[in-house]
Amino acid sequence: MANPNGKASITHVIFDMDGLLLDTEKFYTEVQEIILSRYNKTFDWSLKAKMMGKKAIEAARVFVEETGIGDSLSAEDFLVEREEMLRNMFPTSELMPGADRLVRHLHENGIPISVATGSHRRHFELKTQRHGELFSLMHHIVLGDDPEVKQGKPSPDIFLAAAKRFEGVPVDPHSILVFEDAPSGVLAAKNAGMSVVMVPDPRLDSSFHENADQVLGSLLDFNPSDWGLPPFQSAAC
Ligand SMILES: O=P(O)(O)OC[C@H](O)CO
Ligand SMILES: [Mg+2]
Repeated sequence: MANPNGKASITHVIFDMDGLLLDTEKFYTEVQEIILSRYNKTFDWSLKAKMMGKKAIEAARVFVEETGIGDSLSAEDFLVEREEMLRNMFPTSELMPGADRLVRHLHENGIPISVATGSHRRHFELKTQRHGELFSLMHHIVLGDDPEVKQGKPSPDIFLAAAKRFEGVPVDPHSILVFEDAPSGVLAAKNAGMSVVMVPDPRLDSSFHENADQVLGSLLDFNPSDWGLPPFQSAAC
């Protein structure tokens, strides 16, 4: 069913995590820049676009292949190399603007919410160390190393697994709204038959916006009424 504004009427919401709820994409960017500089190469946003949102090993393969360093550094060794740096950065993770307000608003209004992140358990724990209370409002959380997630985004696996775990009768994918920052994540949600609000980094090429149903500069700009969801009671500050 559609709203008068032509958008699907939403009953359930699934959030991406890295770069959407948490400002963690910058850590991956920084570490990748450091590693590439050793090979006298630079990291750019066309490569970033191909990596973000994916499972670690899938993103690592893209990294070594696209940069041409695969003969010197395997995808597996790249993951080992970046691990120590990331482990020190992740506990400092901060929320993206508007994430706290939107999650609390949906929870307070009884909209079932969940998280579907390509991040695996160990990294998830580090990233959410300071945000346990907010993440406890999620009905469930599906991680990249979940056995049901055979393939990472853009495969629909993770969003279909998240949809199945809501309580009650099976939820029609058309009633689910996904929030994503990554091109692969937007595609994964569309492949799962869901609607997607994309909140991309401004450095991402705008050609990646076209698969999303709505593109916002920030979660602060989200208007729940566009999707038949309860409106905010006060303006964002
Ligand atoms: O954007 P997410 O939450 O699916 O995370 C994916 C990787 O961990 C980072 O790109
Ligand atoms: Mg993301």
